[in-house]
Amino acid sequence: MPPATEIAAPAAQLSQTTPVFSPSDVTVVFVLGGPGAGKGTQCARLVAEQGFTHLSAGDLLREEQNRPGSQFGQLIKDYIKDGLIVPMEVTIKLLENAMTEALRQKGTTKGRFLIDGFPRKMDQAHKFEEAVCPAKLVLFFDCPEKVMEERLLERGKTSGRTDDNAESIRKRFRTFVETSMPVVNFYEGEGKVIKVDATPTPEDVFKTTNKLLTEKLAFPRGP
Ligand SMILES: Nc1ncnc2c1ncn2[C@@H]1O[C@H](COP(=O)(O)OP(=O)(O)O)[C@@H](O)[C@H]1O
Ligand SMILES: O=c1ccn([C@@H]2O[C@H](COP(=O)(O)OP(=O)(O)O)[C@@H](O)[C@H]2O)c(=O)[nH]1
Repeated sequence: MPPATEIAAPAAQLSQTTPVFSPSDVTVVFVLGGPGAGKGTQCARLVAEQGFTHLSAGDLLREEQNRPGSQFGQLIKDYIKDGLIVPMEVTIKLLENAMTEALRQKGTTKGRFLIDGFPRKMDQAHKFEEAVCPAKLVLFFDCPEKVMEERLLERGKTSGRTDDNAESIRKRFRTFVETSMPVVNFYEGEGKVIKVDATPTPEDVFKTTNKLLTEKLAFPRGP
């Protein structure tokens, strides 16, 4: 079981990067959906098509878990295996650092980001918007659990992920329904959600996503 105590100090040991961007210079699109809905697959396509920078919160956590000397390695490992949400201070700092680094590498202060698999809990959503920047839109990939389960078990044959097994998948589904769907519903209420049926082929899901996202970015309140 993960430790019961939450992290008090805001990820003090994470390498600090001074933000180089102001909230008004960046466009952030959150990408949500259950485990295995196809978020990562679609983000990769959107990067190629629309020039977004793709940041997966799960990938950043796994990187931090494997970083030699990380204070959070074991904690992240335990949370991920149990399908629980890592305390937000860690994830938000990792995302902010990664955004800063991506802009620095491109030599610019303006950019468009797909933040994949985040926020998964209401407190993360509020904190990110307050500390980093507001989200412009939320892409929500809607997929039945049966389909996601099949995809994850298939992915588990080669992913090497400790959470792509039947027991962790069950826990992740539970966390998604109880903790992450309220985030989708909150943004739905704000009129920011683009809901896409994630069950067709990756190509067809992409066509729909690309079209809706392009329209919404041009006309946020609808054409
Ligand atoms: N539309 C789709 N149809 C069938 N398989 C898919 C589809 N989208 C993704 N997959 C596969 O399902 C698995 C989960 O997709 P992934 O993009 O990793 O999901 P997520 O990032 O939401 O966990 C991967 O093995 C991927 O190749
Ligand atoms: O903001 C986040 C994103 C991910 N995770 C953890 O990372 C795991 C894997 O998330 P990822 O998005 O990589 O994969 P998915 O579950 O969507 O396939 C989750 O179950 C959580 O334990 C987290 O704690 N906070």
